[in-house]
Amino acid sequence: MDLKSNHTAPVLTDPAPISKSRMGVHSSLLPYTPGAAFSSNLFLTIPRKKTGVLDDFRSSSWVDTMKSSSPPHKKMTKDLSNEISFADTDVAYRTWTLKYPSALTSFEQIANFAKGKRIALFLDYDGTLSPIVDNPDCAFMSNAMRSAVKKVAKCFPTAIISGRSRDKVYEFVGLTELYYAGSHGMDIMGPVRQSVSDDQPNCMRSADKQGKEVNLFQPASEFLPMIDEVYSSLVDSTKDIKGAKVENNKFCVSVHYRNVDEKSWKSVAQCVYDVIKNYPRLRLTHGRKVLEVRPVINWDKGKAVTFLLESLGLSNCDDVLPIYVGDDRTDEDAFKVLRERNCGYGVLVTSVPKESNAFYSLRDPSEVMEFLKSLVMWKKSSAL
Ligand SMILES: O=P(O)(O)OC[C@H]1O[C@H](O[C@H]2O[C@H](CO)[C@@H](O)[C@H](O)[C@H]2O)[C@H](O)[C@@H](O)[C@@H]1O
Repeated sequence: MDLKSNHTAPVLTDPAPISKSRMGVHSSLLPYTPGAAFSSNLFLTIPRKKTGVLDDFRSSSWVDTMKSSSPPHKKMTKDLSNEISFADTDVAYRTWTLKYPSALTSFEQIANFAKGKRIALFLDYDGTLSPIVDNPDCAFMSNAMRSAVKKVAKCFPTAIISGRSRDKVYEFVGLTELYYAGSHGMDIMGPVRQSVSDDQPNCMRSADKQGKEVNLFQPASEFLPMIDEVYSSLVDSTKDIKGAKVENNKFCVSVHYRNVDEKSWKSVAQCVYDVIKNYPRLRLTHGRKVLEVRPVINWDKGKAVTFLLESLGLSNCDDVLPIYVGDDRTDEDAFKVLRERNCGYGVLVTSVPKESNAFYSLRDPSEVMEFLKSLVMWKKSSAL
């Protein structure tokens, strides 16, 4: 299967480089070598372009990226010019799907590739299983989606890989049939597999909420006190910006500006910059109307997928088909890993055209649900 045929260079990738070695988890956890130095005007000149991107926030790049970080909400008004622009948008979207075909309309093709293979399913949470909402604490998934995820997890090994803390995403999903990775893959609760834990200094035996023995892998555990400190500083420094919200995701911190007036976005950027400039071992990434502060370690959702495949005993490409469904920039790391392994599919959830490392697309969480149901139906019919 040649997964490289329909794309050229990716655009939305996170800057962290991805090792091409097959597993290499242990050796890829390269410690960050601090390279921060203060220039004479007391602005940090931090060579974090590749590993973390801490541009001077006064350059327009921060705020520009903040502006383009989430597709605009569609407002259903009746005026004619809007109808025309909807039509244009729809044409643009349909043209885009020539490059990123719908995973629903291409389901037969996916099923053909999956014949004789074991599917491993990876799902992002926000924007994939639950719709994007203004209040991050209220990003609930519907019961229908929960039931679809439960059913699909009974058919295939399934993991959720989220930027949220693992506890928070478990609270939202509430299913015991899955594996959970929080903090963009920096907190993985996976199955016990001796070969993996022996190899990993940050891997330990633990028990899940049901008391079942599991492997807990936390490659950024040493950052916990630093993240707590940064969380408190950011809560304090953003407290006067109306609508700003800081979320502690255990190994990373999210600073939300979805509900902040656009005129104050620069102030949000300033607060984040002022805090993290003092932490050369932290980096900044952009999500959907959110600035995310996280450790500079060579670990991301892509590495988490590789780790989980290994933990599940599914790292052999010949008879395994990993499928990763996600909507965010951080999911691009996982799409890229599947693309580089030439094994498995990334499915990008988006209602607007975007460059991606994914192979297929779905418009929104309701299409994700249909896709999950189709996988279950296919599995059941192929078992007959
Ligand atoms: O990896 P994910 O599961 O997609 O998590 C990424 C971030 O998702 C959440 O924020 C996003 O969704 C919120 C609820 O819909 C929305 O209000 C916010 O604007 C989005 O950025 C979550 O709150 C973050 O902590 C995650 O990092």
